Amino acid sequence: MIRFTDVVKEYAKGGTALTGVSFNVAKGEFAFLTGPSGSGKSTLLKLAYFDEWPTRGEVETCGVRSSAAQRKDVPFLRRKLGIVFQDYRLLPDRTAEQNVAFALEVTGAPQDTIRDRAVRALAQVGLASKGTALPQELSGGERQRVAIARAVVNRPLVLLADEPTGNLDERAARGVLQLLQEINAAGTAVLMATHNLDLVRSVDMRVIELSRGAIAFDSGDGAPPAVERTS
Ligand SMILES: Nc1ncnc2c1ncn2[C@@H]1O[C@H](COP(=O)(O)OP(=O)(O)OP(=O)(O)O)[C@@H](O)[C@H]1O
Repeated sequence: MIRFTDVVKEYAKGGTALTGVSFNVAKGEFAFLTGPSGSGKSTLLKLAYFDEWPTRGEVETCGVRSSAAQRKDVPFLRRKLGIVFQDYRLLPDRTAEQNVAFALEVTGAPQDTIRDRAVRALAQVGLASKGTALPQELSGGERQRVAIARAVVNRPLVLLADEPTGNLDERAARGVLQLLQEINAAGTAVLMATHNLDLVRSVDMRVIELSRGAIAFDSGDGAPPAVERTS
């Protein structure tokens, strides 16, 4: 579902963010992406959803290859992907239900199915009673659940999450992780960047650890993750 082959990313102003990264996240797999600040986690995710292009090497996500894809192909790819960010990125003047519905409207889903699908997606994330709430009327954990509902309402093959629990307390963070695991169990591959090593240790999932733009450990590759070795 996500394949990086010898990926190097150099920013015009910022030097080398990734120095030669190779890994593969298979269909239906769950993997954490860890590493210190500046190690390249967000860059890796941006490459995976084609917000950035590799300087060298190849990225393939949901069958779309960086060597073949152009900017105009990105909206097509994004329909197969869900993306969740630390700061939720909800539309502030729309209700929870309208935020989720918007993701369906932009893909041209049949109008008569949109409301029903948005309502079901909100129920799936435990927010059936909050459909008419505006983002400002929701807690951080609830906002992130709306963002997750929006990301999965199109039934994506892959869900990319960049620090989805970064603004949440421990309890809300655990709830979000559990939700992402449920989504994964239903067949969506999940790649989740996080600083929260307690959260990573709380479940037995693959860990890909970046250090200075390179993969330091990949527990899916037979090596023990550093978070286990140092605990
Ligand atoms: N748009 C950009 N232009 C120039 N340099 C950038 C850009 N984005 C990131 N970088 C640089 O690339 C490196 C990796 O940054 P990145 O944001 O991917 O790390 P990160 O692991 O996600 O960090 P954090 O955990 O703090 O979010 C850093 O040195 C950063 O300064």
